[in-house]
Amino acid sequence: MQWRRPESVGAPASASRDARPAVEDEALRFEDVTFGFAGSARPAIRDVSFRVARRKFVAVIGPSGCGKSTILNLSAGLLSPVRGEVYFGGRKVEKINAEAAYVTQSANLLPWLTVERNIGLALKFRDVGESERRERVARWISLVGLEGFEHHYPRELSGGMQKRASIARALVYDPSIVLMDEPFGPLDAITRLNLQQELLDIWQQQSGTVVFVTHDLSEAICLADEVIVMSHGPATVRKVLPVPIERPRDIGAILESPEYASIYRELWELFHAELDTSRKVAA
Ligand SMILES: Nc1ncnc2c1ncn2[C@@H]1O[C@H](COP(=O)(O)OP(=O)(O)OP(=O)(O)O)[C@@H](O)[C@H]1O
Repeated sequence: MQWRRPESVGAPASASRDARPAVEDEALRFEDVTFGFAGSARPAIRDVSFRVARRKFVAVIGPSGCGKSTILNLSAGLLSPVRGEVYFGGRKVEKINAEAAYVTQSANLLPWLTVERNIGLALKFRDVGESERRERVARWISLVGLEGFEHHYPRELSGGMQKRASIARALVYDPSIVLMDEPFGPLDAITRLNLQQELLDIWQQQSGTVVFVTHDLSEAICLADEVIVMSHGPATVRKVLPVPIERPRDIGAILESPEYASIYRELWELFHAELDTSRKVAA
């Protein structure tokens, strides 16, 4: 199992080079990455540098359109930088990063396959034998609380259940890193809180590397070990804020804690400053 307890801390590449984790402890690194879409006058992200240590849960927040999804797409190897480099596990990302699982806003389950088959698909592609496949799929169905729905089709599930299935599908093959792009964005507040706690519980058991894009400051604090705050677009890294809240975490307890209030205030001040700047730029 690749998912284990977190040990080392990631740091922005622009921070002290001495604090840099050894390459074997490093999951993802952006070195002065600039990317622009063809035909766009300005880049989507500019000179972005940061580092994510293995087994860390890192949230990325920033104003809408600043380039957060672009960062995930570069990490997954779906896009290539115009300038700078993206490294995964110390190796330059030059093609699709097969070690990364991607959970997008929409569940994207295949409508013609049952929950069980949707979750097992990645294992089948990786030639995992049938008995191991069954055992791993059953384990993940249980972990995400979908027992009894194995043979249901996506259209027979609620939005939250579809999201659980998509998370199980992403994690079932032990990816080295999970990229999550506002995975709980379209859900109602209660389902969202439940899934955040479930993700925390699963991650606390498995502890892999997660890069989690969100607009929600509270979600970022509750889930992450550190929060990368992006500037308005074209994004650069404004600050990397550590979240020194002990694990295991309980979201209800975190929301009432003084640490949460203080981190929220700091994050809000940074975020608000970026929103103000972005409004002035747009005016
Ligand atoms: N396929 C595309 N072609 C051209 N421009 C694009 C494309 N996709 C995104 N962009 C532009 O690149 C910039 C960054 O987009 P991106 O989706 O990465 O931002 P984001 O921070 O994830 O946004 P949001 O928070 O609203 O989801 C935006 O200005 C967007 O308009």
